[in-house]
Amino acid sequence: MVALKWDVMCGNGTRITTTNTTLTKFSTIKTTATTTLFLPFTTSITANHTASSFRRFSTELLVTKLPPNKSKVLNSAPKTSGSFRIFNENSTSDNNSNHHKLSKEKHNYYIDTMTAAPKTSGSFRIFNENSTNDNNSNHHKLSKEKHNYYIDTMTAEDSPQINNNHLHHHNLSKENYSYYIPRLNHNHKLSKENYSYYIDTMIPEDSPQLKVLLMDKNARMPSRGSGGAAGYDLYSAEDTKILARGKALIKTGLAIQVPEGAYGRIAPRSSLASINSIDCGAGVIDADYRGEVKILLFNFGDQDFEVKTGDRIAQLIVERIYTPKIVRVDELDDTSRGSKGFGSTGFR
Ligand SMILES: O=c1ccn([C@H]2C[C@H](O)[C@@H](COP(=O)(O)OP(=O)(O)OP(=O)(O)O)O2)c(=O)[nH]1
Repeated sequence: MVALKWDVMCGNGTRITTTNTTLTKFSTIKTTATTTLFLPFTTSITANHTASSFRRFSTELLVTKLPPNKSKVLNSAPKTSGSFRIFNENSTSDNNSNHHKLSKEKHNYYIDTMTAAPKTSGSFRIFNENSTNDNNSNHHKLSKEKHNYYIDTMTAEDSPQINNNHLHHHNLSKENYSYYIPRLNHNHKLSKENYSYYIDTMIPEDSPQLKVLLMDKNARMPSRGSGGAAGYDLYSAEDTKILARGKALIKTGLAIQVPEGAYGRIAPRSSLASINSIDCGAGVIDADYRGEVKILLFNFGDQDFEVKTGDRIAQLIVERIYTPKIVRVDELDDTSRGSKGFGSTGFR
């Protein structure tokens, strides 16, 4: 809970206040007419209570969202500009939730930087160094270090972390969750077959589907090697050989249908690439393609490379895509990078 000072007017006209504490379940608070209530952002206080009824309370009871006309924030948090969205007293939207999760320090810093560019919420426009708009001046005066810090403040405190391997299991159905949890500690002891089943349970029930049609007796279902693996390994449906410095188009015996808004990308397996100099070419599987998926492999090595039926030869990554309408324009939005690239930010 973020502890910030708020003066709150209840729907019944009572001004509710607390002592200098963060609300916790069953806290005792002073309820004079002049004290200050600590509330999380975007929450408000329930109406129709007299001040004395707040002597003992639970946060669940007290801190509830109200329609805008039922409560009024008299004074917003310090250092805010009136136009800044999160302090819009009429807003019941959760759009600002990212901001609400910032630490107090980051919050203040963030607010300061926003003074120069209200309502931009991190669009590239505020970084436009070529702009003559004064809104950008504060930002441009930041040192490089502060600039980086500023950029970081735009990421919510609780945004997903790169090493969070267990995100998925929170989305599991109760049944699958029960299956998943007991196996957390001993999944290494599972047979390969059970391990695959275990990995599958980590995919939420309602996740989009990758439909797979086995067209050949040698075809095998794509499989993932671990719960966090991005790619589904693809298996060869034939014995073949890729000559040194040559290439081959290899059968998988599969046809697939990726979810709407996605395409399939065939990517190399790092082991084959690094050990055997086997790389993948082509690799775009269109959402409307219903033919057999084939894998184009290049052998950049000096040795012929044998492929056996059932070998994992590449991986399929299902990627979301945009298919935007193409619009011809005379100019593009400015950015601070502009046309700089190819190492313009240096190498260290
Ligand atoms: O590595 C690959 C690349 C493509 N395909 C299949 C799926 C894809 O949807 C289709 C067409 O591929 P792409 O559009 O890349 O090829 P193209 O040369 O543009 O052919 P087309 O004119 O048929 O679209 O071929 C594969 O099986 N493996």
